Amino acid sequence: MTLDRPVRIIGAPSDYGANRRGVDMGPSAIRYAGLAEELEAMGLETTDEDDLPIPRAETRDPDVEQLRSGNAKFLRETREVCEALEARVADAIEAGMFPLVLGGDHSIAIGSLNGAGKNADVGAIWFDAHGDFNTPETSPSGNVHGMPLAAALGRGAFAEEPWASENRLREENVVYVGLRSVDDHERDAINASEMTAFTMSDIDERGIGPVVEDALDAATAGVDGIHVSFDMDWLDPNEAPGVGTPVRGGSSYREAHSALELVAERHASEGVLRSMELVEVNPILDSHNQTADLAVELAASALGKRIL
Ligand SMILES: NC(=[NH2+])NCCC[C@H](N)C(=O)O
Ligand SMILES: [Mn+2]
Ligand SMILES: [Mn+2]
Repeated sequence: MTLDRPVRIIGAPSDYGANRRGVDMGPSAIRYAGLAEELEAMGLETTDEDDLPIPRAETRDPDVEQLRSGNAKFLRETREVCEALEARVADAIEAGMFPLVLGGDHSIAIGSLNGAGKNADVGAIWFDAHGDFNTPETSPSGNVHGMPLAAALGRGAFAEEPWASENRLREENVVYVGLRSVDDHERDAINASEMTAFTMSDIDERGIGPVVEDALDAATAGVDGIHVSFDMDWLDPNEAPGVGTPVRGGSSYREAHSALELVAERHASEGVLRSMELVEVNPILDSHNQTADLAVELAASALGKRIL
């Protein structure tokens, strides 16, 4: 049941897209929590590349770049990071490996999605408290980690090259699971889009199993594979305190394992997984590396670890 290909860990310690420092230490914290050791213990061949080289934010000018009418901080830097990440993800897939990307804030998903969707039609499952579907025109914060899905789908100011580059991410195969914090403009944009959105209320009513099965059906229909984007703030802050934008009422520890076990099972039967990322771990805000430990456990479940 474990994943059918070697794993390549790719660290993307960017915090250009977040309001708070600290997520740049996410890859270190997740490695320290024993990610590679855990995957190897599962029998997975695992390589761990050097992190992407990312200059510290203090050495750069946030330069609220006026892209059309909007605002977004560190856009130029974010674009550089995401172009480099796109190449790494695409290379890993081409080499027959499974890219497991460690953030960093969620803006790095632009690179992951562009890489995963480079030569294939792809869907995505977005486990997140947030919609991350703002554009520079609608963002209340100017933080690009609230915009990666809009960027990868070429919305608003991101219609300009090379944000969505040539990715073949299909909007109708993008699926949210567990949304609970959405800005007003974002709500309108999500409702008007072709994406599918399951909120925490859907999980309350139906249970995690049926929701994730439906999400997998919608994400995988007619595509070559899917990218799983996992924002640690999807979990309740009691479980995952080490995140920059915590929101009450998130998924439980068991729901998170269960969701990712279902992803692994679908992969075992249909070979759907193409790439995954774990983002928004902020060790400064964490308690004894609890959130990074949890990220390791959840990666293992997604890649096929079982209790028995
Ligand atoms: N990846 C995240 N943690 N995103 C939080 C986004 C928060 C808010 N919606 C914003 O756009 O600023
Ligand atoms: Mn997010
Ligand atoms: Mn989030």
